Amino acid sequence: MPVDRAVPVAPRHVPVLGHTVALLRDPMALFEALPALGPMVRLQLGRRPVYVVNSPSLVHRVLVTDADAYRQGRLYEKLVPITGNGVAGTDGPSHLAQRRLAMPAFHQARLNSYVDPIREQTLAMTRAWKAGQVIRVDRAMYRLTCFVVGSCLFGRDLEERQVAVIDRWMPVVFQNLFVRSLSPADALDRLPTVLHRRFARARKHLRQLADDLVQDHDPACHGTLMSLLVDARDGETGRPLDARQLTDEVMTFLLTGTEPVAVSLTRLFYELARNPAAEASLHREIDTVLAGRRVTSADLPRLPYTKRLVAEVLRLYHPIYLLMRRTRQPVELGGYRLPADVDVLFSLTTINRNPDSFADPHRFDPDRWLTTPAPAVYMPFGEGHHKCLGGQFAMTELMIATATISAHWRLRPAHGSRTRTIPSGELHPDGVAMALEQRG
Ligand code: HEM
Repeated sequence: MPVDRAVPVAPRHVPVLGHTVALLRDPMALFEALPALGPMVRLQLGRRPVYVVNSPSLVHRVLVTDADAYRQGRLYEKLVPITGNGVAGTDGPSHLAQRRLAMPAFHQARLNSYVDPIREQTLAMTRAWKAGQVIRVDRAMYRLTCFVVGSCLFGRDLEERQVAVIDRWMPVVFQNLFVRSLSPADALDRLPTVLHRRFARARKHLRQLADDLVQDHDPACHGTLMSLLVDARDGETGRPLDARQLTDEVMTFLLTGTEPVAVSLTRLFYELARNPAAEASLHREIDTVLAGRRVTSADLPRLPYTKRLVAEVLRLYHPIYLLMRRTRQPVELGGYRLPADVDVLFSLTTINRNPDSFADPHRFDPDRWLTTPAPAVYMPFGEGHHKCLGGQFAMTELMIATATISAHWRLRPAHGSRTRTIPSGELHPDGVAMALEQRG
């Protein structure tokens, strides 16, 4: 008798492929239907069971209380061709050492020093804008986050051609990641499909770029994430990180530092256009606090509405909608016994839309954060050993970019434009065409 016999199985599975078809067709519809079936639901990817955790307290157990019983799961295995042994995909003592190495780049004093470059990169983007022009906001925000990572974390201005490589190939990685993590068999990754051939090309171009960034690092530049990595020495042998490890780490930060912020900024401006009251509150705050001058790090605590707005975007449209772990050993979770070596999956997007945690959860309401103290269930940057290293950096970037853009611009959906959310490793708004209106 299988040990997981009692975990309810989600509907919409078909012979042989299980839930793969439903997941690839409309993942959000499937995930959003699962909490009604119970705190734990089983999906079948071919012959492989995957346990979806729907309750915030059980996610907390997986990530924090019982974290040692889990390791990174299939999602991260599928990232290995891109990020290799980088910090996001490792476990145990080496993972801890990799985190410690990068942490100084995200201390408060460093975060404050990132405010000016974030603002200046945002101004460089908006300087080229013209009233009435229609732009692809998703692509513009993607490029912005590339330039920000370049100047803040790598201490250099990325070249246009380098940003073009990230912009062209990173979305291919995320799309593939989604398909590969949910495919019924690993062997399918080796089929010569168009998707897989593009993944191989994305890998080649992106790793080459990360490698070039390491090679071109200016040794006179200190205090950046890049210099922390390049200057690191092993405590016992005195050896630096080898070239491959450096590329793995730089690749990891290129991947984690761009896409989720770009997706969140895109959502934020899309939601502002649909919520005039929220937009008016934001403009009022920015006009009062900044009164026409440029935003600085000292302004961050004076922009509480901007912060609530960002928090609400990350709640309702969390960019990373599926995360995974794998059991190291048999575990008990939510009253069920799971065997060793099975994948456990959870979606922060559906967790954040749980009506037990958030009243009227589908309503976009930044002011819910006025009366609702952030409950323990709200974990936009994860929890435990693998908690986001760049969480505060992301908050700073989202707030500074929002304030800088909104001080002078309002974005409106372009006439006849059709935005869709595409199945990708992230909840990915695609084709967001918006018209630029100058304010004031
Ligand atoms: C809105 C933006 C962001 C969101 C919502 C976000 C969210 C997350 C989450 C939920 C995790 C945990 C994944 C897990 O437990 O499996 C994570 C990990 C990570 N994030 Fe972020 N992140 C964001 C931006 C950033 C930025 C800007 C950086 C770097 C500059 C970054 C670097 C990382 C790294 C390196 C990890 C892996 C940490 C580890 O495994 O020890 N993230 N992020």
